[in-house]
Amino acid sequence: MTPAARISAAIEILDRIGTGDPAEKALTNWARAHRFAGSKDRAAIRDHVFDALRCRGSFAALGGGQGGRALILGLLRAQSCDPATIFTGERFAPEPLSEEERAVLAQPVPPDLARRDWPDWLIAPLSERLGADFDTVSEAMRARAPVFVRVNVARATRDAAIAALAEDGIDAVPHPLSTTALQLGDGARRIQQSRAYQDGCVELQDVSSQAAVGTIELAPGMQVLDYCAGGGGKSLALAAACPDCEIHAHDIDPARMRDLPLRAERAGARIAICAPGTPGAGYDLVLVDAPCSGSGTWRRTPEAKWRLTPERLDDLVALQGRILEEASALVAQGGRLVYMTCSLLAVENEAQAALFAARTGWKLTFQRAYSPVTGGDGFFVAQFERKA
Ligand SMILES: C[S@@+](CC[C@H](N)C(=O)[O-])C[C@H]1O[C@@H](n2cnc3c(N)ncnc32)[C@H](O)[C@@H]1O
Repeated sequence: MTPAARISAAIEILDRIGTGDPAEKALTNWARAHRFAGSKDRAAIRDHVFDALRCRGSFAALGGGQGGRALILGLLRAQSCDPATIFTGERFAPEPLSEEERAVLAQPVPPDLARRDWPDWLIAPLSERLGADFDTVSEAMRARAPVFVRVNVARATRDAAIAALAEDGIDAVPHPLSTTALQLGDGARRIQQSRAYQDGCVELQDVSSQAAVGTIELAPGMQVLDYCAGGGGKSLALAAACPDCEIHAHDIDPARMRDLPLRAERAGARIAICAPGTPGAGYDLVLVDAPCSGSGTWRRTPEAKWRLTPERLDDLVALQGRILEEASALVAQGGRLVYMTCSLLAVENEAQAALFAARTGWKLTFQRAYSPVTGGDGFFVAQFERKA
């Protein structure tokens, strides 16, 4: 496909998303209906679509509207690419620019572009929480997220993993935020086909998430419950950090843990899967990786940014409080409770942790927040012990 044909495809897909289709579904449906498109075409189209969703507010301002065509005009303008060279109307290229579009493109660049890429109602809470980092984080959240893997230290050293990835043409360098993290460069898109991945030497996991797991002290023999295990990213990281801990994974929705046995086998990890609603009790450590806004990961899932509403956020905050209480009842005397989110919002993080400590017999002993300023996603970890 020509660059212009890929742009036409991205416009069509963005229009589908604009009518309410989830991005992944719109991309898959487009690929099914256009089997001639190769993997490089699909990857390029996907990048255009996700770039446009990530910067929907600023591209709409630059391109003059929320439709696929306007968003792509905004994208091209942001990249200093003359849209007239793409919008030619030639075979498979988008129709030539209208007078109206030309007039929009001739206007001066609107101010505060990065701010427009947050939902309006979140600008105040985010700028309050992030303070001096707000502008840096806002800018970082408009770009594609870096790809990180966690070296499965139970299987390989960091140097051995770097060498194994290099054999498959994937560049990887250590990241200072976590001793287990590698940031991938060229070849990152092939990670799941690489031998290092298939042999369980590396797992995809954001560096902030790895760093947060790294703050948890573990000891052989400990009984650990990952209460909201989902796909099992934290269970796997805990098992790699302490192979002699007993890791139990639980989720209210067992379908979310479907791939965990396979992932655990690949990693050589022992993880016991609990049936929903029967997580057991008396654990030395219970981890709550809570359902949240996901605002720290919006670079990866940009459409979620525009779907979050104040009401949905309130519901999530209430749910997090309830889950913390449920999970705290499963901790043995003298044990610890750990709370995590991939959120940038105080209401889900510091405020949630403080509220939980204030209304229960638990003491907040540690908390740390991460943001793209340190390279990874927005993330938060808090640890609690029972008050004496
Ligand atoms: C942020 S995701 C977990 C991600 C996962 N820990 C990982 O590392 O891949 C939150 C999970 O909490 C689960 N969940 C929601 N409500 C729950 C509840 N009341 N009890 C247990 N799990 C719950 C969801 O099904 C979802 O899988």
